[in-house]
Amino acid sequence: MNAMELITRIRLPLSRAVGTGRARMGTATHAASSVAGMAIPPGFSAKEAKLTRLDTPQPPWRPVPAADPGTTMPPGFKAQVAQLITFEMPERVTGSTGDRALGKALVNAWRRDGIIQIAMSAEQRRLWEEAKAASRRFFRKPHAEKAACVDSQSYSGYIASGEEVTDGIADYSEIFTITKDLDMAEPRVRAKWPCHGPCPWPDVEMKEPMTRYNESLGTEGEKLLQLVEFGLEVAPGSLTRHTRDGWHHTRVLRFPPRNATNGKGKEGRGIGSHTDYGLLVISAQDEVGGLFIRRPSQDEKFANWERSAAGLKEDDDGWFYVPPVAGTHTVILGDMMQYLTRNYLTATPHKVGLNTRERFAFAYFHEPSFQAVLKPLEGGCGGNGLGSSSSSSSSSSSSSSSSSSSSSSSSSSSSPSVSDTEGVHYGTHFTNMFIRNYPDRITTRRLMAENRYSLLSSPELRTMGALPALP
Ligand SMILES: O=C(O)CCC(=O)C(=O)O
Ligand SMILES: [Fe+2]
Repeated sequence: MNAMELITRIRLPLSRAVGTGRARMGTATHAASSVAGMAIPPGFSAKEAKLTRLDTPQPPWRPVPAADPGTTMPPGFKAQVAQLITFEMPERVTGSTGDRALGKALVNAWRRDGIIQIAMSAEQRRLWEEAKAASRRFFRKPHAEKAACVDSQSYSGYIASGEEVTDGIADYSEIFTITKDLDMAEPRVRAKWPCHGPCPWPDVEMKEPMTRYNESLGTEGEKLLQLVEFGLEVAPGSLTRHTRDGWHHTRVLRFPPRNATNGKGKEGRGIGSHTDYGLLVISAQDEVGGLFIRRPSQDEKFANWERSAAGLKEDDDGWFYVPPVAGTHTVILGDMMQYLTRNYLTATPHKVGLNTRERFAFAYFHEPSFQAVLKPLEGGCGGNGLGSSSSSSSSSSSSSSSSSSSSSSSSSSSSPSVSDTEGVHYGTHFTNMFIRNYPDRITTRRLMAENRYSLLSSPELRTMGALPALP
């Protein structure tokens, strides 16, 4: 290796760490200068940037007094403010030295902070702006028009403020959910598979920008999983083999200002504390602010696929506010990433507070196939293993599905198990979560009335790529 190659190798990961998120009103900090093609935050030389940004564990948090006028933190919340590194994603993941270093840096950042920030590409910035405009247009429609966007087979469509329930309490978020858009002739829809059906789009002005943005995030999700495989030192494909025809879905969100709610929920609470279900959640938020997360902690072990993590620690200390940084996505981890990695990477508990202004956000969930049955990864991290499946992931109790679906009426004696010695069935976990969050929705009522839930234990619903045999 010559000197130039050596320098390039050392520097490569650096090119992916740009700027820092600051907790100032809606300011983007992308005033990074460029050294030999690398974006370096102002005030850092290449060397300093490497040492400071990636190699030296630095607390990325800054404590602020509750009423710091400089932050966008919603009133009434006590939290420290996150200042996150912004990673820059490669156009393609090839397995280069830089990709491997980036994968390690991402995994380390998640293990330390529970959340990472990645720079949007110019194209993604455009797609997010379009999606945001479509979202504003949709949520401004009269209630009756929005409420008509419901489907009885899929959970896609409109969720009014106060309709979603987290830990038994109404959320104030107003949502348009987008799950895999399958028409009525599709075999899985004809076979009445739980949660499978069309997306009740209000119009093409909503459908097209949302679909374009989702597709772009799908590509981003796959790249991130490939990088995580390098970071964990597991075989390429260990994660991405589960996402063929992944059950990716999206929540387009609007939060009312805290003084203009319908009184169905808890004052100031947008969404209660929870973890999300799958592998990755890639999110964008406008400049208003409202997201809080908890960092991974030895003392806090959640295993949401076995016992609901909803509402946990909601009013405790130890939350971190994630201020909006324009031009970035944040990425947190879901339950299935935790299960697959035996708690080496843990699902990130988060919640949303209402601010003084309405807030728009977009959460894209990069998921395994609905039919995937997941098993913890073997090996990893240079042969040291990923950790123990201690508290939760190894306990293959058959009581799990009834506890996951807690408040719902799903737990009959014939309930399909979400986890057993075979692993965790993602489709059952997803269905349990949606039944629990939307106990009164037409989709839940139909699922129960038609006994669709019991299909979740059938072999075809637990075999990736299998299609139903139709008459
Ligand atoms: O509003 C946000 O930033 C996050 C929303 C969220 O947690 C969710 O939709 O599950
Ligand atoms: Fe969430």
